[in-house]
Amino acid sequence: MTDTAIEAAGLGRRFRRRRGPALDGCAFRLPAGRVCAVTGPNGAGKSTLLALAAGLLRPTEGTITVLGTTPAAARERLAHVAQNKPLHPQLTIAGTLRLGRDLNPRRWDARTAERIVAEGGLDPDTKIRALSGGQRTRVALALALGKRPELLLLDEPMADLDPLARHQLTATLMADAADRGTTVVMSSHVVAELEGSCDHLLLLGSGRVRLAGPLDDLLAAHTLVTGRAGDALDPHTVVESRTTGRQLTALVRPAGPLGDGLRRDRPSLEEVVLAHLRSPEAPPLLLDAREAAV
Ligand SMILES: Nc1ncnc2c1ncn2[C@@H]1O[C@H](COP(=O)(O)OP(=O)(O)OP(=O)(O)O)[C@@H](O)[C@H]1O
Repeated sequence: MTDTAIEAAGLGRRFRRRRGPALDGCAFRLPAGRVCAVTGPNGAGKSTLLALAAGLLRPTEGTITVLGTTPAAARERLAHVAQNKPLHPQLTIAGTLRLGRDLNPRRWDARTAERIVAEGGLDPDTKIRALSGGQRTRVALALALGKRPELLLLDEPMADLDPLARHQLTATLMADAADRGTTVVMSSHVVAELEGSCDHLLLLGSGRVRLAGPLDDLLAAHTLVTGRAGDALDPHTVVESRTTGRQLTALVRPAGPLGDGLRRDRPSLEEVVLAHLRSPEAPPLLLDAREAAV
């Protein structure tokens, strides 16, 4: 058993009909047993990264190691729920779960899969093609968790769920991760929701890693400062600064004690992520979890 769920080094992926790389020079290490959020703007490379980890795509540069081996060799031990939730439309829900059992005879957890379906009030005899988008998501998650994966890769899993289903399925995912030590990697645009459910973050922008590391350490590395226009922010790393009238507000990574005239606040995850999205030129912060844990 490895303590690393995913490790990428110089990871890149190009597509034939795309000018620049979709992913470029990505390097990060995600420890096992974490719940990791992958976020970033549209087209940042989130789905590409998850597909590379799932072994559905191959890197064109660099390497990606999953559960200590290649994604192809780890396929039995991982589950991937793609953004479009591919399921067989002509099968019933019960038939879909039977297929899950037949494809994963040694690992299948029928109780968990059936419970997730039942919690959504779904009749197992309903055909997949008759389900709404959110109901289909529930079946896709039941299928993925029924596989008892060591690594669960979820591409925007909550996007089409109503708030109650979102809340309940997030709780199910977190409980599963806590009970079994499953590593969960999920992409999402809803940053505010990630703060309560994730303990690790990967922020991608234009195919590159902008922020990577344990959530608490990333938050602790940033400070929101308020001061007077013209206040010097040297020698700190300024992620974003704005002047409104006579007031200066900035998100900085302090390089030492901050000046006396500046008010300091701890930023929320959303404030840190939004500041980085608005300032694509801000230097990346990649905290190797191995070092951060010491
Ligand atoms: N099969 C493909 N052929 C050509 N270009 C592709 C292909 N798949 C992805 N891309 C391009 O790679 C880039 C990254 O796409 P990707 O789907 O990984 O982004 P994303 O971060 O998941 O975006 P979103 O938030 O919109 O889902 C985009 O510019 C996209 O157009």
